[in-house]
Amino acid sequence: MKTTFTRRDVIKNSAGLAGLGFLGNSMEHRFKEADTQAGIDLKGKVNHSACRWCYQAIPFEELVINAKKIGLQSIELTGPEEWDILKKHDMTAAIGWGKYPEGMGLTNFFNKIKNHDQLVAFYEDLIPRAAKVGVKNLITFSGNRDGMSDEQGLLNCKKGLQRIMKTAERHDVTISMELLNSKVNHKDYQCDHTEWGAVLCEMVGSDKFKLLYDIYHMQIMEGDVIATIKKHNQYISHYHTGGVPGRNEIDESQELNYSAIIKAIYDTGYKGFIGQEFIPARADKMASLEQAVKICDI
Ligand SMILES: O=C(O)C(=O)CO
Repeated sequence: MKTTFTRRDVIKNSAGLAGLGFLGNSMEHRFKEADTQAGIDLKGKVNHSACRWCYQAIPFEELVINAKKIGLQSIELTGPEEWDILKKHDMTAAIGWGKYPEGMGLTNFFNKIKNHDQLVAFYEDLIPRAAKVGVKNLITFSGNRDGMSDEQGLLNCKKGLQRIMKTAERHDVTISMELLNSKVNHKDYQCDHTEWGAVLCEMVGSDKFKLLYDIYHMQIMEGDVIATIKKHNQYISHYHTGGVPGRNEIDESQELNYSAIIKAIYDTGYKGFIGQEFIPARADKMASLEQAVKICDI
């Protein structure tokens, strides 16, 4: 994507709106800001995003500004307060979240019936807030098995998720369950295989329920990344990256060929974002992020 654009480009593209007197002072100010961005030359096919939690030492607004300069359009796994800051910089959150009900999170979520009332209330509140600022995707989790069979997990998740699907559909917001590895990072997590997630998508039966395919996590659990993406892409709404092993930079120091994987993803017709979720091991974290963006910019 061309990340530097001139004031003339902007004015040309906004000519109709300008004619309607739509261009207020704050817009004018933002266009000036855009003129002064450094930017890197990207190809325009891939929508680039990064996860906030991998850059926690960097103050949020500073991260947003610097990420925009290297071609990102989104800082994700962010919530409503951060969405306002993103909007101020004409950025978005490719996938959002919020403050989960007490005691809930990745290990304890939709596969437990006792959580459903609180989770339904949580998403009923968050979905319209996301829609209002143009955040089109919200993350969700299965929770850990805790002795539960995979069949029972499917039934329980289906029951809870179906309660929020009408709201998701009405607001055009996708709810995406993340596939995570249960071998290294998230022992006992239930949504740890693509097939299980695909069956859940069929059971929920709404095109607003999909999977977040985390390439790092699924390489650990299943391998066969490109074939799996080709087979199941209709159920996938978002992708995360990370070097295997170690979850660090996605460069030649690890085993996956990210350029080939991203090409395969976009060959499926995918129009969404690639969310960088590696933990930078090198001191210059933004240089690592810029390198990852270039690797994925097919
Ligand atoms: O916590 C993790 O490991 C995740 O991938 C969250 O997105």
